[in-house]
Amino acid sequence: MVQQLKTSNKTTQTLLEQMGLNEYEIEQRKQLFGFEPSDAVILRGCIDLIEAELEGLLTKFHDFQTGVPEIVQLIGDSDTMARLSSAQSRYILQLFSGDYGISYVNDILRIGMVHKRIGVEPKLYFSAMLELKNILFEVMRETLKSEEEYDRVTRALEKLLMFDNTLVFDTYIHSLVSEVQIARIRAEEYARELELKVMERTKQLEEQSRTDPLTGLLNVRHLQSIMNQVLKAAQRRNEAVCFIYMDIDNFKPINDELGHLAGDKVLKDVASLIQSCCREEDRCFRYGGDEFCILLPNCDAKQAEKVVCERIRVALEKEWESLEISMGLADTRPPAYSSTDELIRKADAAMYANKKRHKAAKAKKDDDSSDEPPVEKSA
Ligand SMILES: Nc1nc2c(ncn2[C@@H]2O[C@H](COP(=O)(O)OP(=O)(O)OP(=O)(O)O)[C@@H](O)[C@H]2O)c(=O)[nH]1
Repeated sequence: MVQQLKTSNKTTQTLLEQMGLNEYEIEQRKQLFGFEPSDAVILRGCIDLIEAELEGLLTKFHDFQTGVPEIVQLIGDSDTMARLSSAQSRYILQLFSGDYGISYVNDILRIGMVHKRIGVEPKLYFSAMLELKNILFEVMRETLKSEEEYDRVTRALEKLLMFDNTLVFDTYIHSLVSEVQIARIRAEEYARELELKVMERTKQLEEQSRTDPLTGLLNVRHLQSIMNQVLKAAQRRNEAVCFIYMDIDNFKPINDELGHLAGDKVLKDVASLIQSCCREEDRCFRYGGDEFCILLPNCDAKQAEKVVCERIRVALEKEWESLEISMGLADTRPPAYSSTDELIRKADAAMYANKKRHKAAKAKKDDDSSDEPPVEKSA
């Protein structure tokens, strides 16, 4: 984000500022090439001469450029050529302006940036600059009176052109560095987005693996680990834990007579009924098939039977005419806590004993009739 801001702030900065150039740095560069104030005076002294020769100069330069196929390809059309000639005319006059401060440097940087943007490779730019230098030197040779004067002017010009070339070269590098930075920011953003997606998907998968897809209750795969956590917490607090094992009676005939989808609906409804009869801290699981279980922290079997089991029975009776669930309870309490396996085994055994009793009672009551599918009261 901070990097993005930095990039967008570019539009409020001059090229000079972006490249960290100031008056001090500009002077340092001039010194590096031995460009003295006297050189500025020498070049300024040639301005009339250059103005007089400008047209011929530009024609020669134009001939050179239009003779290089790669340059012609880049220039493309007559309007661009006209704009280019006008820019070159300005540049040649600036070379002899005698003022090579901040504003001059900023113009040179812009020239470099424009060339980079339109795709002029450094080799083309610098070959054109070499040609311009040759043309300028030729004009000096033809017009300056003495060899000594020619030497002074061409030496000063050479230094200034070198100064300009390094500035243009820097704009190419600066632009490439910016491109790399932008690519890096994009790559980082992409990586961040990818990371978020992976995190989201991982969370979804974790959630899916925790829950039973049909009923939305907790999955039996997590029963052992959740029971261990709950038992450990109970031991720390000296609390009882109760485990209820439940199995729907005569569920198979529902599937057989009403179809598997109707069976699924009963399982979903039973699951939400069980969940609705529990406290928030109770954990409801689908054990598999038509079997469910509930883990109740801070609760013993007596309380669970009186409150939770009774609530489930009442809700079942309200919802269905003949759907019954066999339940078995087991609890564990201080000081000697049972293991998770023992708790499950005890509740399972109690459930089977109750199922046996249900079946015997039903057989006695309804001796000669076969099991009938339950009818939903609201249906
Ligand atoms: N619709 C549906 N049926 C299932 C699913 N999982 C298991 N079953 C069925 O549930 C039935 C359970 O049958 P049993 O274990 O014999 O249970 P029951 O018919 O309730 O018999 P008792 O428990 O002895 O009263 C089987 O017919 C399974 O095919 C499920 O996800 N959806």
